Amino acid sequence: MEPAIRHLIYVTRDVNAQLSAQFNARGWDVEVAASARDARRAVRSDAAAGGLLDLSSRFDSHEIVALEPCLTRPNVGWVAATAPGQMQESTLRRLVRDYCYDYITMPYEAPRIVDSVGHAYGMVVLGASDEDETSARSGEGEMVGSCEAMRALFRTIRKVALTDAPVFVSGESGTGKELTAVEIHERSLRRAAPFVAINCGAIPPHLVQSELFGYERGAFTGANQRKIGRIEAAHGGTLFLDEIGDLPLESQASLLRFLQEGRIERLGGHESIDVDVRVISATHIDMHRAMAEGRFRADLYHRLCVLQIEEPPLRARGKDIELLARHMLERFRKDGTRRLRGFSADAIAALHNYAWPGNVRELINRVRRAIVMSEGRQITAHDLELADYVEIAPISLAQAREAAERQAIEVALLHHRGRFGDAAQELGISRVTLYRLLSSHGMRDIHVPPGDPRMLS
Ligand SMILES: Nc1ncnc2c1ncn2[C@@H]1O[C@H](COP(=O)(O)OP(=O)(O)OP(=O)(O)O)[C@@H](O)[C@H]1O
Repeated sequence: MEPAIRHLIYVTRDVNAQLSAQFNARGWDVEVAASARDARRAVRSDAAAGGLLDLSSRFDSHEIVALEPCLTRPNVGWVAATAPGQMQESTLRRLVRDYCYDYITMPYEAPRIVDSVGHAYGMVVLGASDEDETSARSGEGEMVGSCEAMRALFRTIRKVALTDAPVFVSGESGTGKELTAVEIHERSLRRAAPFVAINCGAIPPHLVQSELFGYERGAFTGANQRKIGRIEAAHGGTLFLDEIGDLPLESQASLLRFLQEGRIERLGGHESIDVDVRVISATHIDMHRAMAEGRFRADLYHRLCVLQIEEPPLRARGKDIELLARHMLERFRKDGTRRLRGFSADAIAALHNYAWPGNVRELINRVRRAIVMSEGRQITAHDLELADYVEIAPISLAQAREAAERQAIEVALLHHRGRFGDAAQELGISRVTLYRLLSSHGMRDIHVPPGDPRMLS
C-alpha cells in the first residue's frame, strides 16, 4: 500500500521554493540533492521514491555523467524538467529516454510536475508489489516455483530430507535435479557435513574408479601421493551422483558393493574404510532402456532408487515460467547497463509458447543475454531470441483437442510418477486406452520402456 508520506529526491542546483512547497502540500517529503554526490547518497535506500531531475538548472557534462548511476536505481521513479532546446543534446535525450517516466519543458506549472512525479512513483510501487509477489511465492530455498507440480516437489523434498534412504532424481536436462539434491541435503540432519557432487558422464571412464574411491601412493604410475576419493570426501554428508546412467559397468559393480557394505577401499590400498554417506543420484536418460540394453545393472538401479523424484519439465509449469523469468531478471539485472522494467507483452507470450527443450538452464541463459543485449526499457521477445514464438499459428479444433489430450496425459503421468494404472484412473480411461493414446501421440518411447509387456496388450 502507498505510504501516507512519499519521499521525493529533487536533484537541482537551483531549488524552486514554490514547487517544493507544492510537493510538501501534496504529502511529499522533499530531499534536495545539489550534486551527483548528494544524489548518490539520496538514492542509497531501497525504499520507493519519486525523483525530479531538474536538467534546466544546468549541470555540467561531468555531473550529468556522474548522475547516471543514480538514475538506474529501480526504486526511484524519475521525471525530468528541461529547458527549451535541451532535448537536442544527445546525452540528455538518452538519459531522459532510458530512465525517466516523463519530461516536462519549461515554463511549467507546478501541479503538472507534482502529478507526473506522483505517477512515476506509482509505477515504481506497482513494480515493487510484483517483485514482492514473486518473492512471496518463490518456493523453497533457492528453488523458485509455485505451480502444483513444483509444490508437490517441495513437499516431497521436505519428506525425503527427513530420511537417509537413497534418492533417485529423474528429469530432463536443466530441470533442476542438482538443485533438488542440494535442497534435500540442506534440509537434512547432514547439512553441516559436505555435499559432494560428481558428474559421472564428465569423467573419462578410466578415471571414474579413482575419482570415486581415491587411491594410495604408488597405486599406479603417476600416483605420487594419496588421494581421497569423492565418496570418502562426502563422509557424514551427501554424495550426489549426476548422470549416473553414464557410469561404466566396472564402477557400477564397485558402487553396488559400497552401497551394500558401507565401506570402500582406495585403489592400491588394503584397508577397508567405513564411510557414511547419503546417496542421491540423477539422470536425464531412460534408465529402463539402459537396463534393457544391458548398459545399467538392475540391482544397482533398485538400490539407488528407493525414493524417486520426478523433476517436471519447464513447459509443464504454466505461470512459473514467468515467475522464473522475473526472478532471473532481478538476479542478473546488474549485468545490464539500462534500467529494465520487466518483460513486454510479446516476451511474456513467447515465454509461454516456447517449449523450453533446455528447461530452466536455457531460460536463465536467454534472460541473461537479453539483459545485456536489450535496447529498450523492457525485455522483448526479440531480446530473448524468441520472436518466432510470439504468435502461435491458428490451430483447428482437432489440433487443439489433440494438444489438450497430450498435455493431460503428460500431467497425469507426472502426477502419478509414471504409474499407468493410477494415471489412467485419473484420466477416466482404461489402461489399454492410455497405451493406445501414448502410441498415437508418439509418447510411447518417452513413457514406456522398450519390451515392456504392457505395450503388447
Ligand atoms: N526451480 C528453480 N528455481 C531457480 N533456479 C533453478 C530452478 N531449477 C533449476 N534452476 C537453475 O537452473 C540451472 C540448471 O539446474 P540444475 O543444474 O540443477 O539442472 P539439472 O537437471 O541437474 O541439469 P543436468 O541434467 O544438465 O545436470 C541451475 O543454474 C539451477 O540453479
